[in-house]
Amino acid sequence: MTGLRATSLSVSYGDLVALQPVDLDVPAGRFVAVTGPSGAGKTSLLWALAGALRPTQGEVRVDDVVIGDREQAAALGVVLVPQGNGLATALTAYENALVPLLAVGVRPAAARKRADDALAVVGLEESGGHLVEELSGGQQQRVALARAFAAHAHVLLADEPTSDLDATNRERMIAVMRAEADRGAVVVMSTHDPEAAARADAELALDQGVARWVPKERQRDGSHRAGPTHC
Ligand SMILES: Nc1ncnc2c1ncn2[C@@H]1O[C@H](COP(=O)(O)OP(=O)(O)OP(=O)(O)O)[C@@H](O)[C@H]1O
Repeated sequence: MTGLRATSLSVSYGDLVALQPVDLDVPAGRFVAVTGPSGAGKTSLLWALAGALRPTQGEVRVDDVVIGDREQAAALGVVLVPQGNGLATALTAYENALVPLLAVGVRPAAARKRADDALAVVGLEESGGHLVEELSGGQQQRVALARAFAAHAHVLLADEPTSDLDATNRERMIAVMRAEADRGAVVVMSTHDPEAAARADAELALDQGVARWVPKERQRDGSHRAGPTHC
């Protein structure tokens, strides 16, 4: 199977069960929204899928390879855009997109083009020379997405990537995530925004750590019911 698969994946912090065991099967080319109120377990799920958090139970596979840790997941093309962006504030927007590519051995000319293209795609081609701390919160969020788009992810996991954006930029970022899925990536985005979630192929709703697929036709009225483990 090509894509992302989680089997009986659960996350606990001590006695607190943040994510009840969940099965997921997201094929390459799909764009999934993970929704739910604050504290529902969205970040815990994304971090576990990214190999950044050791699950309490279960496993994650990328193209049938079991993920052991974040380094291995990254080597398989699993890119995480964390909440709060995770940008290097001492670097410019352009350097934030460029440096990770150079670090994994992309040739400098190709890396520069990918960084330029990614900043253009998020509408920040004029801001590449600015230090991250000189940018607004929304612009920083777009730089974090540009860095992920430049990486040409196999699996793109974005934790509330549009929370600081106006409607125009939200639409633009969602269109780029859709394009990432269309070129064959698995895209998983957590969001509080029902309009953003409605643009995905499928919605996985979390409530107190319990995950349910939301039938596509029900997404707009916000109602949930148990659904399949795949999308
Ligand atoms: N490092 C941690 N240690 C202990 N508890 C944690 C930790 N991280 C998260 N939690 C708890 O796990 C639960 C799920 O948190 P999580 O961050 O996954 O939710 P979320 O849906 O992403 O929330 P938000 O929308 O506010 O980001 C919450 O009850 C939270 O307090």
